[in-house]
Amino acid sequence: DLASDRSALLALRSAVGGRTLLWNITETSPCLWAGVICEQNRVAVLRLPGVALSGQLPNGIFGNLTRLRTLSLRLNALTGSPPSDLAACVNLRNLYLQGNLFSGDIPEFLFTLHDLVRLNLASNNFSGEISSGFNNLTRLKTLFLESNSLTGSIPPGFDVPSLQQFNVSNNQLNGSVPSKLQTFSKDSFLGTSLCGGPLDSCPGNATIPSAGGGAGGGSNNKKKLSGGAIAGIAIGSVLGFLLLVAILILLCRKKSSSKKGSTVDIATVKHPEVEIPGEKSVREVENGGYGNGYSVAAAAAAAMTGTAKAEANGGGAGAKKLVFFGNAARVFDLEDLLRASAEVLGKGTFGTAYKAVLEMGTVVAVKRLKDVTITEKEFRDKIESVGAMDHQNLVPLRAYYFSRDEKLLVYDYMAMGSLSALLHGNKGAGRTPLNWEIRSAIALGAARGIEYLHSQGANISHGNIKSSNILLTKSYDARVSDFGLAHLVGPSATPNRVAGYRAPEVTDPRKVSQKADVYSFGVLLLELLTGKAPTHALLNEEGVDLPRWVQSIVREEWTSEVFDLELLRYQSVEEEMVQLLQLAVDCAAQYPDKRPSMSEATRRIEELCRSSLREDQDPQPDYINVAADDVSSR
Ligand SMILES: Nc1ncnc2c1ncn2[C@@H]1O[C@H](COP(=O)(O)OP(=O)(O)OP(=O)(O)O)[C@@H](O)[C@H]1O
Repeated sequence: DLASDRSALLALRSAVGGRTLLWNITETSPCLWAGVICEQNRVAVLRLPGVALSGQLPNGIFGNLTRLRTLSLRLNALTGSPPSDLAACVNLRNLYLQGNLFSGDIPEFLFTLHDLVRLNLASNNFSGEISSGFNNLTRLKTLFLESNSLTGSIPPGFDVPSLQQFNVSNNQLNGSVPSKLQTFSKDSFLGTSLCGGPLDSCPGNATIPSAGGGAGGGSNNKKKLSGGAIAGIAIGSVLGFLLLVAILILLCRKKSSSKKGSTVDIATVKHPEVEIPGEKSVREVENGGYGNGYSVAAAAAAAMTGTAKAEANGGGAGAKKLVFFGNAARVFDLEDLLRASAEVLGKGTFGTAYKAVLEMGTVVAVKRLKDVTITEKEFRDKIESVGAMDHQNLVPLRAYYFSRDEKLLVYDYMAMGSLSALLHGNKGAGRTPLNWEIRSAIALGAARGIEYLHSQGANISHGNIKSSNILLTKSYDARVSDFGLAHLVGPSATPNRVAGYRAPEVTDPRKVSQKADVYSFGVLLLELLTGKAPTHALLNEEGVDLPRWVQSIVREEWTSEVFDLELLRYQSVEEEMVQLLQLAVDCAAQYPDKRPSMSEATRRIEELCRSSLREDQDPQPDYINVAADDVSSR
């Protein structure tokens, strides 16, 4: 019961001490002590990272903490073997012992903890071999064993079925990487003598030696290429050459087609705001024979060379202008825009977005709106107020164009694309991992942008907050886009895709309150923390009902289960991650009154960003940044 949990914690304190005297024990309930979380009146989580615990953990402590689900003792100076009575903690899911001075074999009792999901023994002095006992841990997703003194080879039958994260770098391991581990990248095996899989092939295997790698290979005949290999290389070279030629031809074609486009002579156009008949132009762009992508605007310009050009000069009856917001921004005109080379960025609820590179090098994003049902006057009034919005966390709307058949919006181009693409797009190698610093800064930027929108009036909301509308600059600054558009389009453009973000009380997608924006922002935060995309319920697509999923896990005290694996590497900020998770859950509350305002949400994110900054300066940094010497000098 709780009393025996309490005495176990006191026994722990007297056995391994602590830099600060752990806990204010005048509080009788251990559930109120720092680092302790209870569940159903038992200790379920014990987190004591970096508090200078030292010496050996005796048996007789953890045997009592039988309800423990998470134990974190990382970044201390604990020695000896982890106590075997930890085996009594059969509910243990997360065990973080990295960054200590533990030694001896990897304890066998670990293999009986069948609920283990995350196990981190990195940066200790564990020795001996890696056993296939890990195969028993069918739920294990994370196994970190790097920077120990492990020897021998990994058993060929090593097969932990749920494993998603694995690292054995910096150990004296040799032999070949077992087949089930070959899906992990090189990074998982650096600083070892392992071979095969993602690493250099093992000596004795009949493969082509890599350049310079022959030296250690020994006998001469190994360096000789087999007939098959020679044939392979020959065929490969020919194919490569053909591909190169094909690319060159394509490039030349593209050049000449954009030349065609530039026959629209800018010198004949005197006005800074070019007038053209609205009916021509970008329509041909999309349907034109130039394919989906390159030089779409060039196609439009080409289409204009005949009648349109004449009309452009004369200014036809239906003449329309590109209207700019602000003064300084008028650096290009519609002609430039149509002549720009463009590519499709994606289709959204309100139309298609293009990236357009103007001749003078300016890059803009152009959105072609569809289904605009309001009158021209209404449109101009509404878009003027959108263009007047000015905040560093909003994507600036630079200009617009309105004619009967075309409605274009011109925005600054955001080089890093959308948060959605960043989170769910290419997860392959070479991608910058989204660490806590970037994610929390994105959360803050997005919050500030939305807060600004809300500050413009009690009934002004964004109406379509989601990760594809959070765009990122080169330096990963977050900018909110697509604001104010929900009011421009007709009901036919009901955004299905928004379903996972939509607050339960919203029935009309054009009537989204500020509190409903807060809900969507909450879902966005959950997405940022979990790396999971919310469901597109109406489309019956894959995904999860993020708020419900997270709530069920948080209720079960599985908190660290929810975080994106990429984030779990930054455990020194777990506290802040949990705070942001709490905010996300608060924002996604079912009842609007229970949700915080956007400015309160912003304040809370500012506060937790400040405290993770403070932790950065803490003399106990994250274990991955700690040199082994640092740890052992304590
Ligand atoms: N200013 C911009 N800079 C860079 N990329 C952009 C810009 N605006 C939009 N995009 C990209 O174009 C794609 C399509 O955008 P668009 O806003 O039309 O649709 P969406 O955001 O997917 O959906 P919705 O229209 O419902 O907001 C987005 O995924 C986004 O990455």
